[in-house]
Amino acid sequence: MEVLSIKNLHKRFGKKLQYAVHNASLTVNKGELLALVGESGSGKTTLLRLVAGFEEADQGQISINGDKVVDDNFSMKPEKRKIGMVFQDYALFPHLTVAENIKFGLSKSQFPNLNDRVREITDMVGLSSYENRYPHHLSGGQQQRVALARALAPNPGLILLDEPFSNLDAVLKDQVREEVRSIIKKAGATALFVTHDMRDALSSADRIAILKDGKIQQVGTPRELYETPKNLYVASFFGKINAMNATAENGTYKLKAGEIKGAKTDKTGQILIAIRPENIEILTEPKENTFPAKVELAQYFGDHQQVHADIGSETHVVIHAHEKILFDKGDNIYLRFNPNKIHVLDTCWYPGLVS
Ligand SMILES: Nc1ncnc2c1ncn2[C@@H]1O[C@H](COP(=O)(O)OP(=O)(O)OP(=O)(O)O)[C@@H](O)[C@H]1O
Repeated sequence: MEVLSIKNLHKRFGKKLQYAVHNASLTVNKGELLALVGESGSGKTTLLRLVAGFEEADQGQISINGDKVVDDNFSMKPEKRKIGMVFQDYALFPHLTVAENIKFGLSKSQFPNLNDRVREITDMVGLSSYENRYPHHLSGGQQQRVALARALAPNPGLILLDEPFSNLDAVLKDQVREEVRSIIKKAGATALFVTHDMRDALSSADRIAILKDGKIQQVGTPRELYETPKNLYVASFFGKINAMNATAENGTYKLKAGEIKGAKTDKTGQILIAIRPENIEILTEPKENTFPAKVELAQYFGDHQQVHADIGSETHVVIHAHEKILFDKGDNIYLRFNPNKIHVLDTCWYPGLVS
């Protein structure tokens, strides 16, 4: 069941020519955690604020639990949208205790016994023994849980989280990501969160929507986006990728530097292909379906060696080698591209292009 439905949403600020959000359509299903990711200025925050009602859309529709909250010439007030909000800086009231912070937005008509509801929710977020503490006596991770508890307490239809992990140090981040995810799941809540860090999205979200220039590029599970990215922007967002122009014909990709045979593809003609560094194997002897190459740079990272290699015809690739042998600049090697791990992309230019 759809909890959030966004259709053809547009937003432009002032007289700017460029849209902050451009024709965005997206659904979030009941119980799902969806992450909005993208580079700085891609429109993530604006999209979240449009859903919250802090910004007004120029065009398009938004529904929450079947209720229209935005339509042409109509915009429901934020406080009427039945949304819980977790802000980047948590926005806890410093002069109120944990229990008082959580009680703040609760109404007696919804919960006749407010203290019971506070206890239920502090229990759920694992803060029952901290009810009488003030926010400045809590760690960053605990403050985050209070903010989440306060947002969840009224049992809202949807939770919005703005950069929920950006105020935490790297060690705490891993733990808090897991906590936030499991609390939201335990509460049976539906959540939309913004992050610029793809690790947050990969580790916490059920699905991810990637934005660029206000447009949603692709929506999918972390695995779908990593393994079958539609374009180079999406592919590059999840780490290094080698992109090359090719011609496809009968399961063979013809590059300037040679041919990759055995691909299960029905593509033909000029295409853009991409392959992740871990899907290229390094051999020391020539074998069938390999490219001769020369090592240009080799960097040791403990669990793998990152090798930059020249395969001729002005084509350079990066490989993550897990072989026991360590390679050195100038070594002659042979590369085998796994034909089934090659992505065929839309031609979308992106500066992260490796070759
Ligand atoms: N209040 C505003 N007035 C004018 N332009 C704005 C306003 N808010 C956002 N923008 C513009 O809209 C575009 C999208 O901004 P937005 O903050 O949504 O991106 P973002 O992906 O959240 O970026 P970041 O990760 O840096 O927060 C940018 O070009 C930004 O300059």
